[in-house]
Amino acid sequence: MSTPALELIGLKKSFGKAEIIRGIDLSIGKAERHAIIGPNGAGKSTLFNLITARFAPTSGSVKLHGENLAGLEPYQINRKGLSRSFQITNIFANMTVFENVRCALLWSQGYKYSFWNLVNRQRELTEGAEAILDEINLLGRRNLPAGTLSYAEQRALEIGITIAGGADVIMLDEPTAGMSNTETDYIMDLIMRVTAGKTLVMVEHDMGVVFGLADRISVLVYGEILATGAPADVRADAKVQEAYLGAALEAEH
Ligand SMILES: Nc1ncnc2c1ncn2[C@@H]1O[C@H](COP(=O)(O)OP(=O)(O)OP(=O)(O)O)[C@@H](O)[C@H]1O
Repeated sequence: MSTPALELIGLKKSFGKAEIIRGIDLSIGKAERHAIIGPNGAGKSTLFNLITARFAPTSGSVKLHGENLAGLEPYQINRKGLSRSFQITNIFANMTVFENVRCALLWSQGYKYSFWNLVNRQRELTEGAEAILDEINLLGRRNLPAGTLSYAEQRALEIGITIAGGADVIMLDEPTAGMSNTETDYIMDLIMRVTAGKTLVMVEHDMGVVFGLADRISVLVYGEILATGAPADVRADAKVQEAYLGAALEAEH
């Protein structure tokens, strides 16, 4: 079997005496779209922050393409090919849409402080930023201050920023939160396109998005994975129905 894109091994996290992540083992394959779902407070954001090294685990480990990430800083993990979005919009409102993407490209390539690299790479950066803007349907908005975009467009821009460095593992935290049905469809389509051939790990509350996008789903309840599997299997799982999905699916209608 080929090395998984992401592997969580015996992962635990406590805050003080409270054990929030209580021993998670999970393998996510290359090019798999994986959704993490579960009730409020189950530990989804904490798990996300453990994978991306914003939090250090209390015990256990995270491997990216077989490499243990222990001790690495978030930016180092980013350069190894894992990129995440944030629940809170993470764009520079006064900079143009184009500059936001260009900045993300620069940052991801580590040219931040090198003047000569900047000079030599101008064209490459401009073309790279334009290609991303095209992918996220924002080429026509390139010269607008990012803060003037609609909410859904800002979330699309954020996805553009997340994919800018060419990472092959993309983590999205509630990408459709607060959106109308039309906006949700728009972002779902965009996610499908920009993550084609990449590994996607997504925390999402909207069951339409989860069941529409994911190849596999993990249900997190009280810091543990209750079930992992294909959408149809997870949907049919009696434990999942009881603990979460029955209520979550009802809430959709
Ligand atoms: N830095 C922290 N310090 C102490 N407790 C924390 C910290 N971060 C999260 N928690 C606690 O961990 C538990 C899980 O929180 P988390 O945000 O990971 O859940 P979640 O599944 O993402 O919830 P939601 O769906 O509401 O976003 C909660 O009880 C929360 O209060």
